[in-house]
Amino acid sequence: MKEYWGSLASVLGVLAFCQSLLQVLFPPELRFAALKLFNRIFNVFNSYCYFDITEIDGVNTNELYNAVQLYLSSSVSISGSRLSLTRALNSSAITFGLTNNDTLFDTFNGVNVLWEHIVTQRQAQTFSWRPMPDEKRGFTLRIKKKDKSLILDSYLDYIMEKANDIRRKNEDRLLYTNSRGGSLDSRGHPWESVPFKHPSTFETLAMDPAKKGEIMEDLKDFANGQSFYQKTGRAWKRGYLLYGPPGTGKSSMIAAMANYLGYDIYDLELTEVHNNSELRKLLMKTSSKSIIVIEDIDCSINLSNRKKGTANNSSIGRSYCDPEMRSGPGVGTGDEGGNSITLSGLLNFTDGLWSCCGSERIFVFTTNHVDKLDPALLRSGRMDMHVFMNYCSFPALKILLKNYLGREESDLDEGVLKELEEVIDKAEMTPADISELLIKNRRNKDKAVIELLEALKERAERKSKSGECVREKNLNDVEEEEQEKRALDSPKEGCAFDESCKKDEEDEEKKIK
Ligand SMILES: Nc1ncnc2c1ncn2[C@@H]1O[C@H](COP(=O)(O)OP(=O)(O)OP(=O)(O)O)[C@@H](O)[C@H]1O
Ligand SMILES: [Mg+2]
Repeated sequence: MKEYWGSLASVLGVLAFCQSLLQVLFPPELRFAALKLFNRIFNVFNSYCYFDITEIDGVNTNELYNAVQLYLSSSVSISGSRLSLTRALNSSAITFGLTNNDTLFDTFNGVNVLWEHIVTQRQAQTFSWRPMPDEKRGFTLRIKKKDKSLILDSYLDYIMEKANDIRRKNEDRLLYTNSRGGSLDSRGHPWESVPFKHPSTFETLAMDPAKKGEIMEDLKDFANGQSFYQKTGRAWKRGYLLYGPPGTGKSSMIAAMANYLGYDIYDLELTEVHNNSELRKLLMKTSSKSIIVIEDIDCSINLSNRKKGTANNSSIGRSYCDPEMRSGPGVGTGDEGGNSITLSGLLNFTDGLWSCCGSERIFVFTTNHVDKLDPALLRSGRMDMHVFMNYCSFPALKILLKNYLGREESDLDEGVLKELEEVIDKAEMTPADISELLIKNRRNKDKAVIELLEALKERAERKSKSGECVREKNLNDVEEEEQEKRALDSPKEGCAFDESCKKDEEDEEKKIK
């Protein structure tokens, strides 16, 4: 053993001696040139090329580093025994990554590449306004020289895209609102956000399964349709109009859409937007893969009215649906002096050139009164899908019974089921009303079903009675109208009327004279 240490010491001594001899014999310039030459020769014979992706590029964080880290964390073939675990802010998932000098093979388009994570200690800190981390971290990508041009660009694009997907999947959805009324936050952002935790999904949504399936298909096609939209020269966006009585699930449907696609929601409060240019700015600050929602579009905005209202208060209370208002000078031309929001501004927002800044966005408008909407908003190509959210139907009821009481169709008494089916359409009850009833009695499931049936029957009866009254009233009205018409059309009576009018006029003229 002693001999071994002795010989090692002598070898090291010889090496140190050679090094100092080289330093004496060759000046630094010569050594540097020799090293350069050696590197060149090495590169000529080396069949690989290397790319360094450092964590910090100058003073900025390198987005590509984070993307590579996230992308590699999704790889199942990490062989290292030590992995780093991270959980980002707003995230409900944990990601893992490579630790120091760990390596990982990856394959892209049939080409093998090697990733190495390199961590070194940062040398003595130079002065910087921004504190630098103690460690210098980076990835080195090794690719065969012949494959370099084949994959480099597309591979890096692929990594960025994949990382964004993982980030979106890991992060909770965000719900944005512009309720600050146009003021900006410290970063100049007009939107405020909170984590979006709405539990509504397409499974919990009570509606006709065929219609639901159609909407889900449409959303999937949209999300996967980048190349289709590019090929057809259309902006990558889609418009949904959800209409129907209150409590039929319009807002729940929006939440289900966001959860299904993993998109954020921008809840646009139009009453807080002062003019068209503000609307445009809000649009520009929305991210792609998002749903932009305007709820109760018929009530949330009095388009040209707002402009007229400032000049003449008598017009307050009239909506943009009023044809007179629509054809007014302020509508349809664009900014209109820049101090009001107009129908054309809104249409530009959803449909015009500005709507394409960013991509992959869904616009959803909701209303309880589709008949009040301007035809310009409804014309084809503007709102691609018109979805009528109706009162609870029998298939929708079955979904509610399953979700709230855990009762499948087969668990229910056949007679009760039949009665429910007969009465549900006549009762015209909303899913919101039905779910309230089911929640109230959810501990006693049989009682819940019986009470629901009774409530539906009672309601159906009331509806049919009120329907009869309305029908009777309508008949009376029609009869009265016809009588009036007959009275007006009758020549004799008409003459008498004309004569008496003439007489009155003559008397009036005499008085004046
Ligand atoms: N189709 C549905 N499926 C499941 N739950 C529903 C449905 N419709 C309504 N609900 C229940 O009723 C509540 C109210 O529904 P929601 O807010 O979605 O109705 P809405 O159509 O948006 O009403 P409004 O027109 O008043 O905005 C929801 O929280 C949900 O629990
Ligand atoms: Mg709603």
